Amino acid sequence: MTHVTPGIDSTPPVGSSLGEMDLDVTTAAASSSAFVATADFTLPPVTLTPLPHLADHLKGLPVLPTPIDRSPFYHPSPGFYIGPSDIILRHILFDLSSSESTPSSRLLAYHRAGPRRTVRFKPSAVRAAIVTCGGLCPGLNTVIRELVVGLWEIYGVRQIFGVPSGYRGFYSAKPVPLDPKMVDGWHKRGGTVLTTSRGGFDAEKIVDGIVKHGFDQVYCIGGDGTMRGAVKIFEEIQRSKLCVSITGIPKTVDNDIGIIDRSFGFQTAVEMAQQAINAAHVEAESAVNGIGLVKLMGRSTGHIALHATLSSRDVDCCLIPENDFYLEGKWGLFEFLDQRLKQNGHAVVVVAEGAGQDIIPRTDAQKQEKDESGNPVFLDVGAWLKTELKNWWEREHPGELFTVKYIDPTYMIRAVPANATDNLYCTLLAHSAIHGVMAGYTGFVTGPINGNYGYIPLEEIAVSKNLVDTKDHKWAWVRSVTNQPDFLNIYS
Ligand SMILES: Nc1ncnc2c1ncn2[C@@H]1O[C@H](COP(=O)(O)OP(=O)(O)OP(=O)(O)O)[C@@H](O)[C@H]1O
Ligand SMILES: O=P(O)(O)OC[C@H]1O[C@](O)(CO)[C@@H](O)[C@@H]1O
Ligand SMILES: [Mg+2]
Repeated sequence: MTHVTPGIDSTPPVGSSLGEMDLDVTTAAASSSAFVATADFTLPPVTLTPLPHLADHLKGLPVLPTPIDRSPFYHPSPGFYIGPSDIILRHILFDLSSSESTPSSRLLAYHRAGPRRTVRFKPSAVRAAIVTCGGLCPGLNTVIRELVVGLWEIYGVRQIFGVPSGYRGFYSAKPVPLDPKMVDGWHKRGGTVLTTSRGGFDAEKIVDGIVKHGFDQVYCIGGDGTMRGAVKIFEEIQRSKLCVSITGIPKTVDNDIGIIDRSFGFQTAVEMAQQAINAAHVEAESAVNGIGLVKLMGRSTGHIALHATLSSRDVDCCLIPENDFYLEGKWGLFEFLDQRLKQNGHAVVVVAEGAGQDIIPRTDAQKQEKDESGNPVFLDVGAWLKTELKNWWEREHPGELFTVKYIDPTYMIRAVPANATDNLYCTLLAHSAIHGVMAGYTGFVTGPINGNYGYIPLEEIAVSKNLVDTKDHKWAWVRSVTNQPDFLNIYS
């Protein structure tokens, strides 16, 4: 353990493993705080999460000055380089009056992302591989572009390859050489020019492919499954003591990866969803007893549905996988929509694709269905809901006019180029990943934590989940905007 005081550089000797550190942080309570008006309080010590480094299993790795210092165009200002004592706290909100929410033992921290003074790769010898896996997400091509341009321009790397068809491409496809000219306009294109796939994961074959092609830097862009795969590749690389640094760049339109603030492409998807909600609203408003029903992506999380609902304000009810709902009875969906139709003449329902899966009748075969990566295959909750709504209306209001317009913009919200905010985010992610890899870190993921970019061990990301917390303020906000039932089923 190394004890350092924040602000004082206590850089461990170069080449040593950058392991766990203790940082003691004591601070005074803000005088504006009503609860602790004048009292001092002490925050617990900080534990810095260790980050794997190539030097952990490869002795004698060279320590080279960063090529950034030799750039004729850019002269780093003091404080530009990030040192091993630069950290980001995982949690930043505490209730000092509650022993439960005030961390009693230690505060968790991560290394900050960014350029280091020294690198562990000779740029002219680097052979970098970039792969995209899993479903599409706005910004994939931007990340690829910025990895290529960043490696080329910032560090002078010249051998950069795209691996086609996802993980299987490492052992079944020919890598494609990439350069800045080739990728120049890619950030304006949806999808992934490299192509992607699900399934086909075989750690041994993939590592053999990495060795065969002489790759020493591997950039894996993908979602939770991709990160779990990257952990296995990382373990295999470590077992074989290869000089290969592997990093993950979390991609998921569902925003279901934990620890990081959000994943790239998510904001673009939320923005695209507005068009579908607007159309559903217009259709519903223009009908007699009209219901506009929109199904949005979200396999196990309702983040897109939730954010699209909050941004739109035209939504009467938002259904997400994290919050079970029911149709009939007191405070059920039908009763609620009946009231809304009486009040407003129309209603808009947004449903995440993973919502209600437990109440849709299905055969045993359907229960077993999985995609190539092992993800469960869902039934179409939107189509089912549309039928159920029609049956309910015919039962309860026979002969009265009623319309359900079902809009399923599934692939339209993810098969688009990233918006400006996501493009900027993708650029920062790509550059952060490059800086970490060039510095010799491996088995890590880069992402924003409380607004600043950090490096998180792949193992941690792979098991992390980001579900909508139906007990927090954001979900309470949805309920205050829509006034929808909580579906707790405690009223009968
Ligand atoms: N537990 C796992 N171990 C090893 N490889 C995995 C694992 N889970 C998934 N993979 C592999 O990772 C790749 C991508 O996985 P998946 O299709 O689940 O997409 P994802 O990365 O989760 O992205 P998204 O779900 O956002 O589209 C596939 O090649 C899959 O075989
Ligand atoms: O049809 P595909 O390409 O398998 O992807 C569908 C899934 O991918 C995601 O977009 C991301 O995981 C999910 O929301 C959706 O269930
Ligand atoms: Mg996934």
